[in-house]
Amino acid sequence: MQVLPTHNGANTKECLPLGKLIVLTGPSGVGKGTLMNEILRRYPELHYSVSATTRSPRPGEINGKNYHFISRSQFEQLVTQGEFLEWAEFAGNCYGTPREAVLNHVQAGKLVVLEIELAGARQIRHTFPSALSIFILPPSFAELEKRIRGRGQDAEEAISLRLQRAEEEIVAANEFDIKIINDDFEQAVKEIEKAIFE
Ligand SMILES: Nc1nc2c(ncn2[C@@H]2O[C@H](COP(=O)(O)OP(=O)(O)O)[C@@H](O)[C@H]2O)c(=O)[nH]1
Ligand SMILES: Nc1ncnc2c1ncn2[C@@H]1O[C@H](COP(=O)(O)OP(=O)(O)O)[C@@H](O)[C@H]1O
Repeated sequence: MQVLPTHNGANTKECLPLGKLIVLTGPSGVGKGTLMNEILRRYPELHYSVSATTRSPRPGEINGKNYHFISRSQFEQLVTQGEFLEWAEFAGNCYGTPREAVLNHVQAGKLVVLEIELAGARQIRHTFPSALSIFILPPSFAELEKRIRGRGQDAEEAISLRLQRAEEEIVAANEFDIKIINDDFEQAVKEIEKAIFE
C-alpha cells in the first residue's frame, strides 16, 4: 500500500490500494539500461516509465520508446506546468519522469519501473518513501569506464562528465534499499528479480 501525495506535497488521508514504484539507479555505464531491458523482456507486465529528455537521440534510439526527445524550451514548459514527478540535469541535459503516466499506472496496480540518476532517485525516495530503490554498482571504477567507452555512443566530453558524476553517485549507494553489483550479468538480473518479486 502506498499513499499518493497531492500536488502540494501533503499526503492524501486515504490509503489507496496501489501498485509498486521501483527505482533503478546507479552511475552511467553500469548497465542499468541493459539490465532493465532484460527484466522487461522477462516480465512484460512491468510498466517502464519513458522519460523526457533534452539529450539528442543516439543512433538506434526511438522517440517515445527510449525517451521522449524534446527541446529545452518544451522541457522548461513541462517543469512549469508541474508535469514531472521528478526531474534533474545530468551531464548538460535535462531528464524528467512524466507524472501522470506513472501515477495512473501505479493507481491501476502496476509495478512501475523508473531508471533514473541519483538526484531524481532521491526525490522519488522523498516523495514515495515506500518505493523500492535499487542501486546498481560496477565491479570497479576501471570496469565502469571500460563499459562507457565500450558502448561507443558518447563524445569524449560526455564520457568525462559521466565519469566525474559517477564518482559522486557511487558514494551515495548506501542511501538505497538494495545494492547490486553488476559483474556477472545473469547474477545481477536474478538479484533484481528477487528484489522486485520476493
Ligand atoms: N532524474 C532523472 N534521471 C533520468 C531520467 N531518465 C533517465 N535518467 C538518467 O539520466 C542519466 C543519463 O541518461 P542517458 O543520457 O540515457 O545516458 P546513459 O545512462 O549513459 O545511458 C542516466 O543515469 C539515466 O538513468 C529521468 O526521467 N529523471
Ligand atoms: N554485467 C556486464 N558485464 C559486462 N558488460 C556489461 C554488463 N552489463 C552491461 N554491460 C555493458 O555495459 C555497457 C553500458 O550499459 P548500459 O546498459 O548502456 O548502462 P547504463 O544504462 O547504466 O548507462 C553496454 O555496452 C552493456 O552491454
